[in-house]
Amino acid sequence: MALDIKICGLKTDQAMAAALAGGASHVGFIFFAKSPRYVEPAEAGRLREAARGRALAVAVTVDATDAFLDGIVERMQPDMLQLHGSETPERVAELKARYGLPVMKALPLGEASDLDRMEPFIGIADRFLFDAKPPKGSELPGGNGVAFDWRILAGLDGGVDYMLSGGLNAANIGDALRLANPPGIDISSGVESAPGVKDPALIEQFFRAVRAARDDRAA
Ligand SMILES: O=C(O)c1ccccc1NCC(=O)[C@H](O)[C@H](O)COP(=O)(O)O
Repeated sequence: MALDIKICGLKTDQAMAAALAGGASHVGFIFFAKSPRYVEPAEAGRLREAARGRALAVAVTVDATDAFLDGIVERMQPDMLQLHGSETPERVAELKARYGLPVMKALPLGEASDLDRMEPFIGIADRFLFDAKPPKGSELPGGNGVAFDWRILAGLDGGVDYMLSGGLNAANIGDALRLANPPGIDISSGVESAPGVKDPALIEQFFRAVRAARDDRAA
């Protein structure tokens, strides 16, 4: 089975080059002002050019207004929107219609019953991104480097298309793949040397770890 890999929170040409060289299927840009990964829409538009035809460019927003999203869509030309706030199913449907773009809805998970949150979005969101709940005191809804218990995904219906995210890194990706067998994975702080600073060597190391884990499972 193919595995989608999203490297999120890109801000530099070097990080983008490492993500593409490793074989990322998705590259993410953060449009949340409080994030150390925030990037201006026009700069994201410049960076995303390298990904055209190679990886899908994802605009990550949090309860964004139409006006803010209009600017992002115009300047960055994303292939996909990731909604990482408390957007309702109605809002997801509205934005899909407004921009004609697929939407990945992020949902925070802590325990198996949190998967019930997915139900109202089925048939509306194109994909889910399952992330850990932010730790107390964090101002960020995502990008906290915190993992949840991946075993709660193991019983999911095979028809649910999602990315597993939250606290992934080169050391734990093998366990995550083994326990949840996800169709996609997403990583941000696990390939950073400091908050918001992507490290091309860590990106390369992460892809190596993913390949090694998949080779082990195929053997
Ligand atoms: O990364 C951020 O700073 C961020 C801020 C606000 C909303 C979402 C954000 N990140 C979204 C992502 O898709 C991250 O890759 C995901 O939460 C996993 O992050 P990490 O645990 O650091 O790998």
